[in-house]
Amino acid sequence: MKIINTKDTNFNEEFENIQARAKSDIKGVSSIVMNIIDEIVTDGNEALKRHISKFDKWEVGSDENLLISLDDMKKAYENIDDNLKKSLHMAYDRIKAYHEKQLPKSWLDFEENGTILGQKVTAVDRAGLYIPGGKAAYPSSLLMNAIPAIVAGVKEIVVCTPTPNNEVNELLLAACYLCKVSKVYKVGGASAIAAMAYGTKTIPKVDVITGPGNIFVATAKKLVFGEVNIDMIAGPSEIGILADETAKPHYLAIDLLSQAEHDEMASSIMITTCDEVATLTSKEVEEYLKNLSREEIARKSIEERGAIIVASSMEEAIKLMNEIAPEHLEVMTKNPFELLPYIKHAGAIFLGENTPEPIGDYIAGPNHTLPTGSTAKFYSPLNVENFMKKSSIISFSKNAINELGEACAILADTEGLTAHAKSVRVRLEK
Ligand SMILES: NC(=O)c1ccc[n+]([C@@H]2O[C@H](COP(=O)([O-])OP(=O)(O)OC[C@H]3O[C@@H](n4cnc5c(N)ncnc54)[C@H](O)[C@@H]3O)[C@@H](O)[C@H]2O)c1
Ligand SMILES: N[C@H](CO)Cc1c[nH]c[nH+]1
Ligand SMILES: [Zn+2]
Repeated sequence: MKIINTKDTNFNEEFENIQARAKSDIKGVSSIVMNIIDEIVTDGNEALKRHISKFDKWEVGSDENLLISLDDMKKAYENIDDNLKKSLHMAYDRIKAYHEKQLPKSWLDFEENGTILGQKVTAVDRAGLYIPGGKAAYPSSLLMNAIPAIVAGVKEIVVCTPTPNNEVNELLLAACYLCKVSKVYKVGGASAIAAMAYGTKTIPKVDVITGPGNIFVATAKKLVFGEVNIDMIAGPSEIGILADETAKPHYLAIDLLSQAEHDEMASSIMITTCDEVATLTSKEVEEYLKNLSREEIARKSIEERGAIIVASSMEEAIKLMNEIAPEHLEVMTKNPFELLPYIKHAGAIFLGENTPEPIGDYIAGPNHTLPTGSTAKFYSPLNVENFMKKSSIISFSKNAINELGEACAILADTEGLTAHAKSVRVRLEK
């Protein structure tokens, strides 16, 4: 794995390249995705079928074959073995408990003059979850997307997921059954995002699309934003690690690979203050790579988008990491909590050597759908509020309008909006 030092003369250039790669080049992808969206808008189900044939390699035939039946979901749930069912339920319960703490409340405030102000929180009617499935199926992502929607009170949850070669992941179906998903469609990529944004004969238009996916999915979500709401840009996975001389190189190496194995476009970057930790970690990465089931994907990701940076101080390391703003950040230092106040930008922060990133992918409780490509600078993890919106509540008594009305009308006059001013003044007592 490539090691670079902040003292190298070409460091700034190298660092810019690292950042650019982590942001994933969407230039080449945007035009492809725009064409896919156009086709879905124009041709609906027929375009979906063409894309499935091209990318997922199966022939759909009639429209109803796009849909997985509730009966299949039920059977899948009933047939999973007991240990797996136990793990699924444990994850479900922990994720639910965490997200219940996020529920925003409606509220009303009563002022003395008779003004009542407040906020009403309402769930969206229909949510569309994208669950990736190109290179691997992600039942865990189903839990992470469906549970906050359930907690928010969304009545209709639909799922789109690709089924390469028409092979459906049974645990994903079992998870859909557990989460009472209304409909599951065997559609993936940008086509699925376009179908949920605009609707087709079979797939309903939704109010919000959430969920992670590859570069095509992430770009499509960006392009349909406004037609529907989206949660964030959750593209190819990323890990950043801050490590000092106390960190264990074999932990660091396997944690870097944990995200590299997701996608050739995943990015794994460690910044350490210790030369020796850097060298040993790089060697451990090579060793672990040989035994991975997805060696080819992980190797490409590490070679093209991985890096170990040796910094002169932890202060410098944190500054660089805040620039990268990784999806996941592991802090593998002697006193990780001491660094927490200085960490500004990361989707999820994992503190201490017993907190590997994958514990957050499956069972800890917080959401694993997280902002990527430096968007952790302004996006938050997927949460209950992504499935809700707020309405303001305003009610004035006679007293209240008498007290505040003239000030309001004066402001309206200065904007030249006489109907606004009059609408208030006609209610004022002379
Ligand atoms: N950020 C997160 O929270 C998070 C969570 C889980 C997974 N992930 C990421 O999700 C991604 C999953 O990717 P995946 O590929 O396995 O599955 P995916 O479901 O995201 O994508 C598969 C679909 O991509 C489309 N596609 C593939 N090649 C294409 C091409 N050349 N042109 C147009 N469309 C094409 C096809 O429609 C295919 O069905 C990975 O990058 C993984 O790192 C991210
Ligand atoms: N690490 C991924 C988010 O980037 C989520 C995931 C699901 N399964 C395994 N990992
Ligand atoms: Zn993962």
